[in-house]
Amino acid sequence: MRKIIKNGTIVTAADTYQADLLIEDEKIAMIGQGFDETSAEIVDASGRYIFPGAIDPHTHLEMPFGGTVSKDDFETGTIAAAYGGTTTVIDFCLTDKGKPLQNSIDQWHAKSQDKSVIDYSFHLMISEMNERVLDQLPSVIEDEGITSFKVFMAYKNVFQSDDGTLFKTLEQAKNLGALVMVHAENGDVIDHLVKKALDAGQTDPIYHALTRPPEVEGEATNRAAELTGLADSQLYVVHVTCEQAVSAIAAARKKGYNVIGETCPQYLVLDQSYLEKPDFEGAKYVWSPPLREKHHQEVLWNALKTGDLQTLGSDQCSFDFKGQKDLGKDDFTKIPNGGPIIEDRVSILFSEGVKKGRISLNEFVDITSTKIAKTFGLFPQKGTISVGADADIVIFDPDVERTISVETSHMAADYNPFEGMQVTGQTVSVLSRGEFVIKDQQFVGKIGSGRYVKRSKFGSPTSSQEKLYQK
Ligand SMILES: NC(=O)NCCC(=O)O
Ligand SMILES: [Zn+2]
Ligand SMILES: [Zn+2]
Repeated sequence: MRKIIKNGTIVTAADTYQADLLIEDEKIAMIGQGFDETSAEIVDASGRYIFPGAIDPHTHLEMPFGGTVSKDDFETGTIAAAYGGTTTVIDFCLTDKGKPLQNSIDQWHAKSQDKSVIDYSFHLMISEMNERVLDQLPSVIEDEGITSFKVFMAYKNVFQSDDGTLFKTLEQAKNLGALVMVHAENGDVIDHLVKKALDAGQTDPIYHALTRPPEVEGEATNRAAELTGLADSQLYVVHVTCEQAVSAIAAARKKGYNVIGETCPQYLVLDQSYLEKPDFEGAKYVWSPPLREKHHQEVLWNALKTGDLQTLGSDQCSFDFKGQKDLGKDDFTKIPNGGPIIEDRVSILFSEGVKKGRISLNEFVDITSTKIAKTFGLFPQKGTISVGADADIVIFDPDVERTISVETSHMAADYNPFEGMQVTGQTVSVLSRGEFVIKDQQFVGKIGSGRYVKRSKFGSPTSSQEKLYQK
């Protein structure tokens, strides 16, 4: 059915203006005024902002990790994402050394296709780079539309790759038109510091942070950036947390290297002291890289403002406190790493960023949607409000004051790391390709209605919008 969203203020990465939106056949058909209202559903957005649907470039839904599986799957995770104003997620597909990449991709399709309520895509983990893997990459890119590869520089004996693998991946990505993503921490040094801590009987959650100091993130970020310059390739550094890593990215960008940085809301508003909460509550805040001392937060905010960091991901990887986080009750290395963030990512950036004057409204849209769409080959189908784009729309009330709580969250985990935080602004309604998923703060979507999105190559304009969807 045609829909007309009236009287709202449209906000894109470039402009803020009053206009109505006509939605037809999943797309934004017209932007203007005075549309024929016959047989159209009229949606009044007076006093509200209309944003392009936010895109979360960093999720781990139903991911096996740390001896368990992350709690939110593609159903609960994408419902929560939609409540928070996100209309597309890009999830990390894990791979196994020596096994066909397509097996892993098929596994990820199987767990998402009948569950996701919003559109979704995958990044692919690279754990080895050899002739066998090389032979498979063209089909990963051309057939699956997966144009971003993830290399872990940490999690020794689990996901960690060596520098040779990273460098070869950077070389191949340049040839193939893919973007290399890195989890940048020095896994070997962390492994050594962890062993020393355990030998000294230091088993509490805070030692998770103390054995992964900012220097190991800064060093790995610098190493990855230099290897990118050497390969003349392209790099996206996920979950940047600290001054050392921001400096490495800024220096690389100054040299003209194609290096992009992402941070996450948890690093902008929470700090290392949370890991010292009594009764093992610090485990709720164990993720990698860890929360930092407070002074790093202003560095991250400033980098979002200056453009040394370009995007905000959630790094959603939720675990229950009871039954999952407590696997590490006697040993912090056994606490599953990650937290429930997907629902609050956009609100926190709006409230702490726009409302507190740290970033502009247009920068907020750029950081949560447009820049992500451009970086990951989704633009202009997604990431903006323009004629012909998918009608992925967020209707947002900028004035509502509320308190974040697990009681009102839609994520599956049994706690919310932002519990008690006051925020201003609330997603009211969300449309995915023209259909309401959230209407007046109620879920009205259909389980499995989200579509897998094939993405275009790094740096190339989208040639055909239709091509992006799976047949
Ligand atoms: N970040 C985290 O602790 N868990 C998810 C996996 C990763 O991104 O490293
Ligand atoms: Zn990571
Ligand atoms: Zn992650």
